[in-house]
Amino acid sequence: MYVVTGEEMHRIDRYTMEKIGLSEETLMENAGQAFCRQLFPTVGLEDRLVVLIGTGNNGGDGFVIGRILKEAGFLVDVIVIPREEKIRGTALKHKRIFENSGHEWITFREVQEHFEQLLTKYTIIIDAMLGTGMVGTPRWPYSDVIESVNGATGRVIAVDIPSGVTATEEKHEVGINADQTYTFQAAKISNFLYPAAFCFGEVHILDIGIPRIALENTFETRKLITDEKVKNSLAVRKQNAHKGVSGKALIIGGSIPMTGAIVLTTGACLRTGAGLVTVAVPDKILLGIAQKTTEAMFYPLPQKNGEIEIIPSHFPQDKTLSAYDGIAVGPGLGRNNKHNLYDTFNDFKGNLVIDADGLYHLVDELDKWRGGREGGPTIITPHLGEMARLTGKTVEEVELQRFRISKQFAMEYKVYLVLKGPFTIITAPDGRQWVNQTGNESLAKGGTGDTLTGMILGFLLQHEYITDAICNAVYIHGKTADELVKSQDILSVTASDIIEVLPKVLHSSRYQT
Ligand SMILES: NC(=O)C1=CN([C@@H]2O[C@H](COP(=O)(O)OP(=O)(O)OC[C@H]3O[C@@H](n4cnc5c(N)ncnc54)[C@H](OP(=O)(O)O)[C@@H]3O)[C@@H](O)[C@H]2O)[C@H](O)CC1
Ligand SMILES: [K+]
Repeated sequence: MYVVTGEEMHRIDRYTMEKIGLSEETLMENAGQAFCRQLFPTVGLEDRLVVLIGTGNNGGDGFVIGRILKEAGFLVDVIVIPREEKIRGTALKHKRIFENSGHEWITFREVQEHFEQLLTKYTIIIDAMLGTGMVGTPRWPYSDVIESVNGATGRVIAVDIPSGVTATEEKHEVGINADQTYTFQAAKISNFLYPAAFCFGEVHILDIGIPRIALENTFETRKLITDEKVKNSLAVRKQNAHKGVSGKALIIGGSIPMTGAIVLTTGACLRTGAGLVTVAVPDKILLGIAQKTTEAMFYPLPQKNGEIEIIPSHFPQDKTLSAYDGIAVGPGLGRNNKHNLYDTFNDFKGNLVIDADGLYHLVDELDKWRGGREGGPTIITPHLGEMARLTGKTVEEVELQRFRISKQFAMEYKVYLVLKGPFTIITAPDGRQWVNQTGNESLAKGGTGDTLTGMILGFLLQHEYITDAICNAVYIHGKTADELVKSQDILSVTASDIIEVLPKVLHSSRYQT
């Protein structure tokens, strides 16, 4: 499942038409047919339907949908919003097919005076006004129509994308608030960006017959993480494995005011397969943490200001960091002391995960990180606020352009970047991106990020491919929250609950049918 911008979708369409030879008329017919196949099981003969039609190909889809619904015997009105003569190209062809089939439509002008009143009679409103070709903000009369539809009581289904929302990372002012969006062939990027995401409602991605090669050949990959992908890529353990080959993790962090973070990271890391976990914390808090993490081993480190004084590159027993396969640094680390993360970890050959206060320290030495570290891969896991600090942008700017900003940063600093939030985005250093759809607002709580860090580290130790490990961790983490809210109030979920339910969710994800 791909995620595209409007411009990319047009490139894909062009490839399909010019290189493959499928015509736009066929694609439009397929789009209308696919839309109606999705709609039919949810609609009854008692429903009153209306299709609102615009000038472009989105409107063309509307004529196909109107025709199929009328042919099927449904009570459906078709209202053309712009002046009739503006309809052109393939949309005009399908308008003629609609008319030649003996069906009638009315103009918005005819009903403009009592439009809001008219809308009250429809139980289903199909929005085929503006699609991926809309530029800027909707002009009149669309602006008024959108407002009226948003005030109506009927179920609103958007064709491809809610009118008024662009398939870009631009801010939009006004858009249809759809109950459902039936989108064609690939998810549209704004579906994963707030506030636009609010407009989409429940989204169904419908196949309209565009061959896979057209998608693969025409844009840089941006994909959805699917149940299928996770199920097929979860790591398996060899029958003859032992703890020494199941991954040795080192987790560095913890401070007097924040003892819980590292406990959560450790718990999650153990629950996602780490063979041996060592926890490096300030000596003063070691005992308290040890009581909560039975299976871990410990390195007490000298403390200053209640935090680790300085992260050493030589650890007392194992001599060097190279005794570990993966390291996570940052949970509860604190910000009072200065740490040279780049110098400490540059040569480390395993996976290095930097989170939370680790990211705080990273900002001060970003110049050194440009181009990546020499020893091995680095994974960073910022939330919006941390990403804003890393890039010198505002939270609003990052939120609006989460894909573009992630990609720029990941490519420049050669890191795997996990931009957390609703629809977490994972970006590889080569710019490929994955979007996660699991999880819910119960995760908006302290400690859930620490849990994710532990899961990412745990999976990294098991997986051959870094992106699989990260995508699976993000997906399963979200899924735990989805599982928890089935029996627990959305306000009550805690990070500890996530660790508790994690084994069950991991098991069901592996064996889901
Ligand atoms: N994905 C596929 O393979 C297919 C998608 N289809 C559908 O086609 C649309 C995209 O079609 P397109 O014609 O490119 O775009 P629109 O339907 O959005 O219409 C663009 C026209 O709308 C007018 N416009 C542009 N901006 C505004 C604005 N701000 N306010 C008002 N009007 C605006 C403009 O027309 P004018 O006559 O006013 O100049 C644009 O030309 C896609 O979303 C799918 O639904 C196809 O069915 C084929 C397969
Ligand atoms: K639309």
